[in-house]
Amino acid sequence: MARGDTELRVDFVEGAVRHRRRFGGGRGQDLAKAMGLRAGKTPVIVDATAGLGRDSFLLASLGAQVTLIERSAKMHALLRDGMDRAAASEDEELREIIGRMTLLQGDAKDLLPQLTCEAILIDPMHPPRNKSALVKLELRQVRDIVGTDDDAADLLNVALESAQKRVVLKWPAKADPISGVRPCSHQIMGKSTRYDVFMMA
Ligand SMILES: C[S@@+](CC[C@H](N)C(=O)[O-])C[C@H]1O[C@@H](n2cnc3c(N)ncnc32)[C@H](O)[C@@H]1O
Repeated sequence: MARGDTELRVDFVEGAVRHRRRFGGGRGQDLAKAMGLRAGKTPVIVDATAGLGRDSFLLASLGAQVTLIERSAKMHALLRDGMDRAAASEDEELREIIGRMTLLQGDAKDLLPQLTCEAILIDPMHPPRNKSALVKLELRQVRDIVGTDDDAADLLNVALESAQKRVVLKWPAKADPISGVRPCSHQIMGKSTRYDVFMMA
């Protein structure tokens, strides 16, 4: 994703995303399970915090139709560029995956009520950690562009009104729940990341 030392770029053709697509573990991986993908079931998804598009790409590579929403104009432009290059690739499978992804620019709090979907993914910028030196360059670059997402609780509450089946919050494994939001239905716990799953009644 990062080219050279400093330039942030979205690349669905090579690097980490390609590796995860090939060796990531299919529908058995935590993100896919949290979003409700299983044998014979592929939900229609909105990724309300698109960022570098990695999670969306993974879900689309597993067959899901994904609408990506990104409010930062700069991140949106990086994503558009990465998606356009992948759509022009000679790799037919890659073109099919990109064909399942629809990118929108705007604040998901405004756009979600206008969309129909079964599952919504929310992955806000995480609270700063003490070990800031260990934060990956790429994450620091994204943070420099978008800052912190202080309205994550509002976004979650809008999502809970908008999804038909579930909302999933991707969050650091050891972080406190976001206050002002109802308790989740269950959690899928990974080493550094957890998924808080909110099922609709
Ligand atoms: C941690 S990044 C997401 C990373 C992403 N899951 C990935 O796989 O690359 C968070 C992104 O969500 C965006 N964002 C946060 N709140 C948003 C909102 N209310 N509407 C749209 N985008 C939002 C930020 O601008 C940022 O680019």
